[in-house]
Amino acid sequence: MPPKERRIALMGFRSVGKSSLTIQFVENHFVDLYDPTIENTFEKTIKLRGQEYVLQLVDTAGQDEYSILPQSYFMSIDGYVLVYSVNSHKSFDVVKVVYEKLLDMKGIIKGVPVVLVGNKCDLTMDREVPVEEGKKLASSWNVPFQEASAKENQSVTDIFHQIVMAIEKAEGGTPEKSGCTVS
Ligand SMILES: Nc1nc2c(ncn2[C@@H]2O[C@H](COP(=O)(O)OP(=O)(O)OP(=O)(O)O)[C@@H](O)[C@H]2O)c(=O)[nH]1
Repeated sequence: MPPKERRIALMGFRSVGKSSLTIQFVENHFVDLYDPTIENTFEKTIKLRGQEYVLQLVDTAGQDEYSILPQSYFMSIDGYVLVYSVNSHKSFDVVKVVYEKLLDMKGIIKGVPVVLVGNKCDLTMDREVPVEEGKKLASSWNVPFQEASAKENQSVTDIFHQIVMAIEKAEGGTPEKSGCTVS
């Protein structure tokens, strides 16, 4: 089977760890310093269930509730990783707004491939968003949910496997189970 190309955007509030998750996944290291992103695209080829995928990962500039999302975030993007950080309730609120905007722009209520990610789960002492809240939100959207830590490389690969599977599912191609921790 020829490789399938998939374009995936990471979106969410500033400083939630979109770049860190992407860099941990693509380059296997953690960047401690904070360097706000304008927009970067990374590429990684993975093999999942016998199929090769060439992933283009669009690491977007952080959004807030007032951001007007550029048209390029809707065109030619196959799936979205929506990220908040568990130590910021504000980022949790922003991810809800971003999701609503995506649905508005995509013009379909169901079937936008999304994975909801609560990053920085290593920051146990600073947690503001309980895991249950994340789970509840994801289940209200009917999408997979994953807490992760780019810093400790926890569940980072799972996130990208889950979004690839969600895209396959939306295209009617694949079984629901991904073998990853999906709530
Ligand atoms: N403790 C902890 N810190 C993290 C984690 N992920 C990212 N950070 C830190 O959080 C800060 C912001 O990370 P970035 O990856 O730049 O965040 P971003 O969402 O890409 O930020 P923007 O480019 O502004 O949208 C950096 O100082 C990272 O080192 C994590 O899992 N745990």
